[in-house]
Amino acid sequence: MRIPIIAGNWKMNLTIKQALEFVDSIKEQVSGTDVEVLICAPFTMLKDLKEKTKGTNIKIGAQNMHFEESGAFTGEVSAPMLNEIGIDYVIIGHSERRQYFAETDETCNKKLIQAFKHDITPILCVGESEAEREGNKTEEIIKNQITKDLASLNDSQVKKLVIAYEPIWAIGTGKTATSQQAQDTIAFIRETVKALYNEEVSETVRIQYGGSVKPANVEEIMNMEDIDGALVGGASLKADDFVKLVNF
Ligand SMILES: O=C[C@H](O)COP(=O)(O)O
Repeated sequence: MRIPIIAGNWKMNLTIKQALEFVDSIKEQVSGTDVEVLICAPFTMLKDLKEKTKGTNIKIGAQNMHFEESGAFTGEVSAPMLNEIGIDYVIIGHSERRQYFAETDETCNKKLIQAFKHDITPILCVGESEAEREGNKTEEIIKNQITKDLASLNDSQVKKLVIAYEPIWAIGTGKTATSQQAQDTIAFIRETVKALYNEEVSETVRIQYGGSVKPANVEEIMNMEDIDGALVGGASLKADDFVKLVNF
């Protein structure tokens, strides 16, 4: 059985003080849930958040990392650095990184390999633009991303992987994919994983939906057969909303 995962992606928001207050205000209220609870925060606050969430069911993730162990990569953070502070998850290939920071399928693939090497669970983001959806290119784009990003990963790695389907046109726009659109594309991702690996792998990998998820639509999305959670931006910054999302 796949355990759903509700993850907040705080993006470039909040100070350490605000982040710690946030955790204080939600930790009791999210403690009774059956879903996995994750907050992906900016690098500066990861260590403090790890300490703050000790003994709770809240896991902490990063939003990016480099694919090399160490070296002359000014401004970057490595997997061993994240591992050293006990980081559980890392988002790889978010569309904002692909769009603004020249992330490619090739770098995503290297990052996935590196994350697994250091026992950090990657959340791989894939998704199509509005023009691609309108041009009926969604499945072609997604299949291409999944095939390239997962290259050389083995069955047991892909079983541990989390994939987030995030249609770019639904991110931060208030335009949510309908639950049926999200279900259809996520079922297609599962089919793609099955074709690349096998049924056991495709039935084990967790696939989230992301894009304008909020308390008002989370239950409908989570009730879809193939959807195993949500990757939430805006609504994850409001403590009350995050609590509602986790307890949908
Ligand atoms: O990683 C989260 C996604 O980019 C969704 O962001 P959003 O919930 O603000 O639309």
